[in-house]
Amino acid sequence: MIQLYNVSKIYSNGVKALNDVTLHVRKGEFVFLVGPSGAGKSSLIKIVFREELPSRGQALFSGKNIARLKGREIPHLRRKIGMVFQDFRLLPQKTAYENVAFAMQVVGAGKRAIRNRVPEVLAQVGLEEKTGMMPAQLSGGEQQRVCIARAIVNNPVMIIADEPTGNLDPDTSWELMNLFNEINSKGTTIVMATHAREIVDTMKKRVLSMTAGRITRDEEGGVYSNES
Ligand SMILES: Nc1ncnc2c1ncn2[C@@H]1O[C@H](COP(=O)(O)OP(=O)(O)OP(=O)(O)O)[C@@H](O)[C@H]1O
Repeated sequence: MIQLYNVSKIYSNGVKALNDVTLHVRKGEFVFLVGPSGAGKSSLIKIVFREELPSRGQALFSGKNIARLKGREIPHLRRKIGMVFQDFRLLPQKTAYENVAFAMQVVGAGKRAIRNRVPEVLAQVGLEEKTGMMPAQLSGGEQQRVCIARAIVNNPVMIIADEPTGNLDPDTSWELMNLFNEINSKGTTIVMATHAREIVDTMKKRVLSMTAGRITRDEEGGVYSNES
């Protein structure tokens, strides 16, 4: 699904955020991306979502070279990937329902499809009672559930989450991880950058560890860190 070959990313200020990264993520996997701040996790995610281009090497998504996608193919790529961020990024003037519906409107879905699908995904994330609430009226965990609903509403093949539990307490974080696990068990590939050591150590998923722009460890059933 994701294939990176010798990818380096050097920003215009000369910072080398990725250094010769080669990596494959297969369909259906659940992968944690760990490493200290500045290791290059977000840069890697941005290359897959085509927010940044590699300076060297090749990045493929479903066999297609991401850097070579034509203008109209970029929205197609982004539709196949649902993004979830640490800081939620909900539209503050729209309700939970409208935030999720908006993600369908921008890809041209019809009114009837939206009316059918939005309540379904909001129920899937456990928010059927809160569909009319504004983001400011929701707890952090509930806001992140809206974000997950928004990320899955167009049936993406992959979810990329960049520190999705970074602003949440441990109990709420675990509730969300259970939700991600459920989504993954239905076949959606998940790549998650995180600093949540306990979650990574408990879930026993594949762990990719980055240090200074390189993949320094790639372990099935891995832990956050081998140092105690
Ligand atoms: N747009 C940019 N321009 C210049 N340098 C950048 C840019 N984005 C990131 N960097 C630098 O690239 C390096 C890697 O940053 P990146 O955000 O990918 O790390 P990260 O592992 O995601 O960190 P964190 O865990 O703090 O989110 C850092 O040194 C950062 O300062």
